[in-house]
Amino acid sequence: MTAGCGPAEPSTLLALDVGNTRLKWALYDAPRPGARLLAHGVQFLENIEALAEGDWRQLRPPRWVLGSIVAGAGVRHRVEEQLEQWDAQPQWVVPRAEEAGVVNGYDHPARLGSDRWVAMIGARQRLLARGQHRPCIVVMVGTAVTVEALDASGRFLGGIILPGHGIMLRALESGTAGLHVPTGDVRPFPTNTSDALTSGGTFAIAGAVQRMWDNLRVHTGQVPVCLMTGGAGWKMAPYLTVPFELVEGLIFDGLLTIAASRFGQAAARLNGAAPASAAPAAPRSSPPAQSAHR
Ligand SMILES: Nc1ncnc2c1ncn2[C@@H]1O[C@H](COP(=O)(O)OP(=O)(O)O)[C@@H](O)[C@H]1O
Ligand SMILES: CC(C)(COP(=O)(O)O)[C@@H](O)C(=O)NCCC(=O)O
Ligand SMILES: [K+]
Repeated sequence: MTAGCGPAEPSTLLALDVGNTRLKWALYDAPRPGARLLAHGVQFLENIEALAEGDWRQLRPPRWVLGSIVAGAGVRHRVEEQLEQWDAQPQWVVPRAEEAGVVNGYDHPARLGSDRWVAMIGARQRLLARGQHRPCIVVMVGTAVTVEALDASGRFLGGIILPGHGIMLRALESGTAGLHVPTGDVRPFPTNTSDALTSGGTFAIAGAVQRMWDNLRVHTGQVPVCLMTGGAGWKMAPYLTVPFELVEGLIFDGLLTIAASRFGQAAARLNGAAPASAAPAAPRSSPPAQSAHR
């Protein structure tokens, strides 16, 4: 429950994470870290049109809509159509040079994927809430895989993008004659084509994470924290070779942090309470089943 708020809670936030495969959404009772999760869900991009008449039909109307989107303008337009039933104008995060304690080291800050930016803000928020001032690797396993490096001061030094499991397999299938085989198992020494492909993709990702973790440890002279998130994060969990934590809703943590600075003052006025602060709070707000099917 939210403490210190008036009886009505008009300050609901609908947070959106639109990737290249799925739209993830979460409704919170307030725009701040630690807000109460009221409802959440997942929809494959091809089924976006089902949202307004489906999952969102009975939803309490959000006061604000804040999202990250890396799918194209066409998808954004389709999402915005589903949001038209409510007054709230959706705001889409565009990576800045600096936000919520994270400094963006990208050559062109706005060209960084907004999901990567928001996940780093979520990671930073999480570390600060625990008083951990350490370098951090953020791994996101979705359609693509990204591995970001942040130093202990919150500076994003840079990161890598590689294909996700599905794209790797499809690339191999389409570029060869003899690799049309069912999914296999991850084995240390694969002895059939299916296992060789499945293990190859998994080790490619695990190896990339190890390499970035090494790069950051050498660069900073400190042992990095590694946070992993994304729909297929659980598939990688058994195979990472560095110490890590699987965190379901890093993007939602980041969106709540950004929402606190954008809407916190207004929310406090609506609730007649002290202004919500963007200061670190215990991260209690992640949707629990983000990786579940639909
Ligand atoms: N329950 C699941 N079982 C198998 N694979 C899954 C599952 N959930 C997600 N994935 C994989 O994760 C990816 C989607 O994760 P997600 O984080 O939603 O990606 P994006 O943000 O790029 O849309 C897909 O490529 C899919 O292969
Ligand atoms: C790298 C991504 C494709 C990852 O997308 P996702 O797997 O989350 O769907 C996305 O963050 C993106 O389009 N980035 C823009 C380019 C960049 O970050 O440099
Ligand atoms: K994503």
